[in-house]
Amino acid sequence: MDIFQPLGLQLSETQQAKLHRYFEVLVKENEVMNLTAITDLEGVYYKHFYDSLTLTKAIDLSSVQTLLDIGSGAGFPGIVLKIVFPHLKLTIVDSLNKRILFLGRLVKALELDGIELVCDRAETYAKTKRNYFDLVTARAVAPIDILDELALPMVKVGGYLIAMKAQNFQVELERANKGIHILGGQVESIISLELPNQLGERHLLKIKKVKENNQYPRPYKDIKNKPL
Ligand SMILES: C[S@@+](CC[C@H](N)C(=O)[O-])C[C@H]1O[C@@H](n2cnc3c(N)ncnc32)[C@H](O)[C@@H]1O
Repeated sequence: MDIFQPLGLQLSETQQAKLHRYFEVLVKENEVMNLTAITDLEGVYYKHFYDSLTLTKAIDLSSVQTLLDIGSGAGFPGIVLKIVFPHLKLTIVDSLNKRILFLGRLVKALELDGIELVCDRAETYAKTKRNYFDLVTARAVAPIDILDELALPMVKVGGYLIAMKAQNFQVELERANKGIHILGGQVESIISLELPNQLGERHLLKIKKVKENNQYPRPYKDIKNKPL
């Protein structure tokens, strides 16, 4: 399948086979646990796989070594990026144990290596991985004024947080501007694109970490009730 050509990506046969196996495992396990509302082939390929790979429009992943995907759920975007860029040292942190257990089975079925799966809340995990990752990603995890405090403390100076957003992100971003600054981040660019087949607009918020601030993150109730 060359549906990823608009992204400038040409997948090997092995990578294509892994994506198809991913689709099969996802749909099968979704019968007994809640992983995704999207289960048709086209939907999974465009709304999950293609959408995950739009990240390549925001950053050259060959220059990234350590990637953290926060709240990956059924593996988006982290596992898809790992299939296409196998050199990545991928860490996934998700607070829901059954999702992490699913990801363990998926990683085995796809024969992927170099992946660490962590069941924890990002704001707790951050205390052990300050200023550590080249890139932190998150799709559909939290509004930007909350996500910034979960994610930026774990980005190393010179690295990036890329938040994957659909429409109406502007209001969220306005609310988050001050916090991003406090956390040592700087919005470098916003990459906007359309999914094929008019499946909707996407915006990649690319935030660079320019300085450390090791006072954060706070406990979740403070992050949520009093965003920076
Ligand atoms: C709506 S799902 C999105 C999953 C996936 N990123 C996607 O786009 O399909 C949100 C996920 O984030 C996880 N999550 C929410 N808050 C979190 C936190 N503070 N730390 C770690 N995981 C979190 C949830 O357990 C859930 O799996």
